[in-house]
Amino acid sequence: MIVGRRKGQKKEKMMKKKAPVVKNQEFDAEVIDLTYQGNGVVKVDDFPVFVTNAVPGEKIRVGITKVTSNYAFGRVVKTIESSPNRNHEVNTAALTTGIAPLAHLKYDAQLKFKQQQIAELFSKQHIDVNVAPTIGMENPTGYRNKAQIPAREIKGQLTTGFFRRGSHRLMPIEDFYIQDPEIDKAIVIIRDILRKFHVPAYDEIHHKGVIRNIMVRRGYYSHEMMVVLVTRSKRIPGANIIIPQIKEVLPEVTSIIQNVNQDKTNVILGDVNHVLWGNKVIKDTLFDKTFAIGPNSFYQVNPQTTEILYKLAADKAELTGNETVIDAYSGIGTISLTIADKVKSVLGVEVVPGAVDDAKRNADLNNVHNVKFELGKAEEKMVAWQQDGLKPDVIFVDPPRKGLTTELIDAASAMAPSKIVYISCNPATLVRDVAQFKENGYTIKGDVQPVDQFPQTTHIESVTVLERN
Ligand SMILES: C[S@@+](CC[C@H](N)C(=O)[O-])C[C@H]1O[C@@H](n2cnc3c(N)ncnc32)[C@H](O)[C@@H]1O
Repeated sequence: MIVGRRKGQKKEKMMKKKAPVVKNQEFDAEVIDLTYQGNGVVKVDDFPVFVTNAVPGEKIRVGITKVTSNYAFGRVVKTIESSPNRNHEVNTAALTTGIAPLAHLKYDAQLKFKQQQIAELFSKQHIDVNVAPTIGMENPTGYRNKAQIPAREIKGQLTTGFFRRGSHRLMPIEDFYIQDPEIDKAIVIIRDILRKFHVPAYDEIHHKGVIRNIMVRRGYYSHEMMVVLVTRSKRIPGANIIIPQIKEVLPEVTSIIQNVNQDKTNVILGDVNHVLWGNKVIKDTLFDKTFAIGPNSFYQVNPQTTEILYKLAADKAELTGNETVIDAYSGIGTISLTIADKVKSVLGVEVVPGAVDDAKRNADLNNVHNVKFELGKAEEKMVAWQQDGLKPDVIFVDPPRKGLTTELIDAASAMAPSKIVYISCNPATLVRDVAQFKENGYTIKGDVQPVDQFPQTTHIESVTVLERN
């Protein structure tokens, strides 16, 4: 018999677990694991402590920095025994900020960590699959073709840098380690011009000031540079003097844009752009195709590995030239256009209007006539296309980190393509979505292939092919 608790009856007091460590406590421990965020793990009676800049296998003196009821955070006070996987030439600013949270690991160990992470997630989901070794870069620094650098006032002057991990405290930085060094130089030059003309930086607390971020994008092959000044205000004081100075000192600049973002938000770009000088896009090349890229459009940040990634995805799709293809989350049309001459037709869907405009412009620019791009939410368009009776042979999906929706997966499966090529930037959502595709009658074909699009960071890109049973 189950007896309910009667009114007034005393609640049994929940026993609250007491953490076995306290703030500022120091002790020696061995690092036994690495979290997905790149922190070392040590345990005190099974209680986990996450330690920044700690490598598995190392013996360290830990200093506790924060304690919660289920876990604690710590820092390395002293390394007692180092790991052979430690990178001793680490750029400490890149570690202290969120720029490069894996930079303390040697590159080989980073690649293994990424492979193991995907394998572990599949295994937890009871999906039996082989994850191939991560394809890495020969020179895994200075690769990013885009910077979005916050500007804040420090000691009365506009300062650029990066926020310390988990905070909005700006750390002044000039060498961003993983960015194209030409972009780093441009950021310093623009910062100094803005300082010279006393343009105020954004004050996040009082929601005042002008310059929130400086975004720079540079074409890897074209060397065309776009400078975007993201402002809280509608006006940039002294713009008529500042803009000519920027283009004079930075000859690669072909586009200077003001992006207005008046919201109290962590989202960097607003919706309104004003071309202050030059073109509204820059151009760059992938394989033999030219791409126009606007300020709000997604473009892969690592142009060197992007070519590897796209080639791999196209090869794994085993295209014959006769396929009708859907490119869901098509961005500026990079995947659609790079596979266009290997298939009958491609239909892309993308939610950012500027990116769809760029994709259409890019099809014209490259004289590609068998692609079509539609504006909309992939999850809604796919359902509509399925209801209209569309029967693609292959579907490519390349979603943002949150992955696919169940509606999209069901609609994609109901269209019964022979293959679904899943390009993922988040293994956790990849694994979740693959489980649903399996329930819908698809199985993984061959290996899951990680490609290191983001060296020195914890982000992981991979290609998985699903085949209809
Ligand atoms: C990882 S990017 C891939 C873009 C492109 N395939 C490429 O490689 O350049 C994801 C894209 O999905 C778009 N996006 C985000 N949510 C979307 C949605 N619900 N429906 C359609 N597109 C979406 C983003 O704007 C972005 O362009």
